[in-house]
Amino acid sequence: MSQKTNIPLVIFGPSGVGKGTLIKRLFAEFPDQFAFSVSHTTRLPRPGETDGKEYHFVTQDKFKSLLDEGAFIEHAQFSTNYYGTSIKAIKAVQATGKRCILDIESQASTQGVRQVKQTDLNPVYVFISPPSMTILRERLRGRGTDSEEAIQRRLRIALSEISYAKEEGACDYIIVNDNLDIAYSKFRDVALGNPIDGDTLPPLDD
Ligand SMILES: Nc1ncnc2c1ncn2[C@@H]1O[C@H](COP(=O)(O)OP(=O)(O)OP(=O)(O)O)[C@@H](O)[C@H]1O
Repeated sequence: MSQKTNIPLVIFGPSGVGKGTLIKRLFAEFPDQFAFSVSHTTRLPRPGETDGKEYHFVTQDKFKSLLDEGAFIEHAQFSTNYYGTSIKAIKAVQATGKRCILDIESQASTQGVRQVKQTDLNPVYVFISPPSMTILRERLRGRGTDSEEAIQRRLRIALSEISYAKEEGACDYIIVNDNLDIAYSKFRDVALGNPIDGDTLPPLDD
């Protein structure tokens, strides 16, 4: 693996834009070249989950001590649970020769990205944009995983994520996920370390 593709790749963008879909396709095409890092969480394991596989399951006290030690490059709290990405977990992926993909948690992706920017990780940042807000809403509805209230909340958060992406230097690449095959081919190139012509952010004022 070249040095370029050992740099972690941060993928962020509004919930429902298709990040998971793109990453799933990448992992399916290149099972030996990419991996997620294993995050820490204070939530309890669900049936079938194994410590160190889906998550590193830790107590609130342990999480806080890791946080104080500066172990996490980003962390967030969702309801009463904490989640964090440790530098050690990213290094563990790099040690396997795979490129680490960081799918920054959608509910607070700009918060996570801002935190990562404070560290010396220096990943490549890819923002996945919807073609329009109308299409983002349709995808969230079409996915069928959220109530209408949750969809409205995700759309409000999306607006702040989009305004962050518009800031100078917020991301290295913008990929508009309109046609999935075209978006995937660009995402695949970035992931493989090939240069691409990034997209221009659509107005997203609908
Ligand atoms: N280019 C596309 N055209 C049409 N539908 C798409 C496209 N990309 C993804 N979708 C669909 O949009 C929905 C949302 O995609 P996905 O769950 O991958 O989003 P996400 O960004 O990972 O969301 P979250 O951050 O909430 O996990 C899914 O139903 C997916 O099949």
